[in-house]
Formats: sequence, C-alpha cells, structure tokens
Amino acid sequence: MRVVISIGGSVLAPDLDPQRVEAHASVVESLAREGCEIGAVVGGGGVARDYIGAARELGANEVQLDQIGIDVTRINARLLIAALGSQVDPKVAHDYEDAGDAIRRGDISVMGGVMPGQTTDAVAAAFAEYVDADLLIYATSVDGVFSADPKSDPDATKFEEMTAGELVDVIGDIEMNAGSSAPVDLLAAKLIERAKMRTIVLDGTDPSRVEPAVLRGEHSGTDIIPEGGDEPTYWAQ
Ligand SMILES: Nc1ncnc2c1ncn2[C@@H]1O[C@H](COP(=O)(O)OP(=O)(O)O)[C@@H](O)[C@H]1O
Ligand SMILES: O=c1ccn([C@@H]2O[C@H](COP(=O)(O)OP(=O)(O)O)[C@@H](O)[C@H]2O)c(=O)[nH]1
Repeated sequence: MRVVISIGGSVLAPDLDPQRVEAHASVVESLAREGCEIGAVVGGGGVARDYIGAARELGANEVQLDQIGIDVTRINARLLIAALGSQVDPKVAHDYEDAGDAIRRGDISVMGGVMPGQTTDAVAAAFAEYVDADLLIYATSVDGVFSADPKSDPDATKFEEMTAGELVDVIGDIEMNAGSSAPVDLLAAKLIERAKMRTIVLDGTDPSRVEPAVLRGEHSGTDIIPEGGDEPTYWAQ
C-alpha cells in the first residue's frame, strides 16, 4: 500500500520538541515496516506564522510571505528526516518527480512546500496523485472537517464522511492568505476531487492515531469518499 501522510506544522512542531518529532517518525517507520511505501509532507506551523507575521509588518507581499513559509516547511522536513532512520531519502524533495523517484527506490520521501499560492495540504494531494497513492492522510490539529471552524463556532458539527465536492463547498470560504489555517486547503480539495483520492482528515496531535487509520481505516476524523473511486483497501486485509 502506498500512502502519503501530511503532517501539519501545528502537530509536528508547535514548539521545538525532539520527542514529538520522534513520535511522528516512529509511526512512519512502523508503517514502513508493515510494508507501506510512504511519502510525508510537513507543514510550517507556528514558526512559519511568526516569520510570516513579522515579514508582513515589514511590507513583504503575499508571494514573498509564501516563500518564507516554504523555507520553514523545508526546515521542518529536515527535522523529520533527522528523526527517520536509514530508509529515508536524506534530501527534502523540492518537486514531485524527485519525491516519486525516492519512493520507487524504496525510500521514504519527505517534502515541504513547493510554490507560492498554496499550502502543504495541496503539496500532499498532488504528491499522492503523482505517485498513485492508495490513501492520503491529513494529520492536523482538529479531528476532522467540521461544518464551520470548531475553534470559533461552538455549534460546528463534524462530518464523519463527506464527498470531495462537499469538502470543496465547506472550505471554499476560508481565506487564502499566507499562513492561513484550514483543515485542508481549497486547491488540495480540488485535487482530491479530481484524483478521486481516498482521504482521511484526523487529529494528529497524538501521532499514534495515524497507524490504525492507515492499516485498518480506524479513526474518529473525517473520511473523504471519492465519487466514482475505488472501494477502500487496507493493507491488513
Ligand atoms: N470547517 C473547518 N473544519 C475543521 N477545522 C477548521 C475549519 N475551518 C477552519 N478550521 C481550522 O483549521 C485549523 C487546522 O489547520 P492548522 O492548525 O493550520 O493545521 P495544520 O498545521 O495541520 O495545517 C484548525 O485550527 C481549525 O480551527
Ligand atoms: O507549497 C507551499 C507550501 C506552503 N506555502 C506557505 O507556507 C505556509 C506554511 O505552510 P502550511 O500552511 O502548509 O503549514 P501548516 O498549516 O501545516 O502549519 C503557508 O501558509 C504558505 O504561506 C506555500 O506558499 N506553498
């Protein structure tokens, strides 16, 4: 089974805690031992937002701010690489071809951002489509996709499952400035829809939640069901 795991910066590196990074790396290594081929995409987290905020005050434009965000995602990718064993490609992949080559060689490949105007959510979706992944996982700071932002709307309800088209509708109104927060960005949602990619959005603050989701489809987040896609297959079956 080939899986792309997007690890939000907010869950990988809300602060610089080596034990947390190690815990995420352990999950990735454990899945690799189970025979999964793995691509990981790492976000920028609070550090990216701090840099973006400072540079915005200094007058940088949105593309320049995105470039700063990309740099931070790649530093976080290096952190994850440092925690992964010898099975990882030691280079942060800067494009999908390099990432795909690493996976074909049998390595775990780690990416950060690639270009302005999007977030690592879209990188993960494009990476998953490029390598024909069986599953795309978003390990983020909320346990799934809600009808509205659960941090600001107490009446928001969680979708246990939804189509990619419904996902596009729910997140379509969220702002797209550098550093903005959404469980999955709009471009990612469109790519998931186009690729008919089976996708799970879950709470990755506890990294151990990723493994049962990948191996058995067990999680409490949101399943994004492809319209006209294949039935889910799990490695354990
Ligand atoms: N409809 C929604 N459903 C779930 N989360 C939402 C929604 N709208 C906005 N959010 C916000 O999206 C954020 C998730 O993104 P973020 O914290 O940037 O995670 P990551 O670091 O994984 O990218 C959460 O803080 C949550 O409050
Ligand atoms: O391909 C990319 C990936 C990231 N970013 C920028 O880097 C920031 C941090 O990345 P991301 O939002 O994915 O981090 P996370 O939300 O996971 O902390 C984004 O807000 C964008 O400004 C970008 O421009 N292009």
